[in-house]
Amino acid sequence: MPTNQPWADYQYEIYLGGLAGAVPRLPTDLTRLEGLVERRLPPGPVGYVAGSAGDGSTARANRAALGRWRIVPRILRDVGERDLSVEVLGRRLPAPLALGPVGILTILHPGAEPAAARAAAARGVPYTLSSASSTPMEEVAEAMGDGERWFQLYWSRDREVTRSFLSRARAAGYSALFVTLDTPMLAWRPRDLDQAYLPFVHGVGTANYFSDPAFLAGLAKPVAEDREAAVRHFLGLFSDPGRTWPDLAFLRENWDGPIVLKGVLHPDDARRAADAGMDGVVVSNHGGRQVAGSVAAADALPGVVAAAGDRLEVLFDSGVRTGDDVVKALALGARAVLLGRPYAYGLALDGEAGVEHVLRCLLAEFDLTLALSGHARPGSLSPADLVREAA
Ligand SMILES: Cc1cc2nc3c(=O)[nH]c(=O)nc-3n(C[C@H](O)[C@H](O)[C@H](O)COP(=O)(O)O)c2cc1C
Ligand SMILES: O=C(O)C(=O)c1ccccc1
Repeated sequence: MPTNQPWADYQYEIYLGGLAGAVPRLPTDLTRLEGLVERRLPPGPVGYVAGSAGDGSTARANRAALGRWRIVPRILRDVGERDLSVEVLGRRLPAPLALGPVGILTILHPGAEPAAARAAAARGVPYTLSSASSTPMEEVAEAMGDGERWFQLYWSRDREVTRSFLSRARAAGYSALFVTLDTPMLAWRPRDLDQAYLPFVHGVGTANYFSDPAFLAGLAKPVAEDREAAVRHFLGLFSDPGRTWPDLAFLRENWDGPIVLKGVLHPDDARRAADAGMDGVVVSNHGGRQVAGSVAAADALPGVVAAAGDRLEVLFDSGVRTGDDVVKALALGARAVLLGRPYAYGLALDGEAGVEHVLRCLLAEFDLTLALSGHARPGSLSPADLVREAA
């Protein structure tokens, strides 16, 4: 069914391809990507990306919580012309979606972060670069041209390294800062532990550090001469579990753009974020990779949205796989969602083209689900569009 909507046109493009006998290289049901990655990638990287904390139940709970909400479609409301755009952190985005920070992409595909960033830029979708990327932030910025980019901070024990990261990120055109606060240390992750697999130990995911003057100043010898010492130094200053609320003043002083706290699940933490002058929060349990047994992200969303009021923008991640997941998160009050594992899987399976496929599928499915539910804009969604499935 042809439409004049740029997002849903992927649907038509795929069907037209069928005339020439072509089918998509990857599944269009993005929940199927994980199974493919499990079969095709080496066990270390697969365990790292697909694995979670503890017995994995939190990652499953994220999916189940989204699944318990059901959309109640409305009919006979003009949905012929849709506008998916939303205002996020002072910018107009073409759709309520961004790629979230996923570190160390080189273990999944040699194209790594530049490939993912280019795919995002090609679709006008913001890309969030992890502090723990396998490519220096300046190189990623260059790969994506004018594309909207955000920088995710792992808040180092070393103030000078943090200060340096912030000034480099600003100079390289990253417009917003996402400070991840649910990972002051890595959780107990049995899939990685059972394989004794941690990418850092092999010196990947350290590109921003090994290219940083403040970091390098702390080394006795150049990285090339003593890589092991450099990795040890990195592991020692990577994060700081001693940080508390007053420390946020340091970030405010050293970053003049929007600041978003990632990993907020409690309404009181949202209120404190607003009191501290933050601009937004990401409701997230890190895809179930941090607190085993954590509340599902979607179950925490309404409480945080209520606490945020109009003082904070609320973004959402953890468990988003389909267009209807995006509709549900927006109906529950999120301004936009961050995509995590699905784009990493797309990259692992087909590089930059795989990330573009994932983005196009998700956006097309979102557009169609929104329209078929009776909405022409994300802003008209509300909790009244959902019902909770009976237990
Ligand atoms: C392999 C992997 C690496 C990640 N690295 C980071 C990171 O460097 N910084 C960060 O804030 N979040 C990181 N995350 C968490 C994501 O940003 C996001 O919160 C999570 O993937 C959402 O859950 P989902 O993938 O199940 O949707 C990572 C997630 C995965 C799967
Ligand atoms: O693995 C993760 O979930 C993660 O956030 C991370 C932490 C340190 C480095 C790279 C990624």
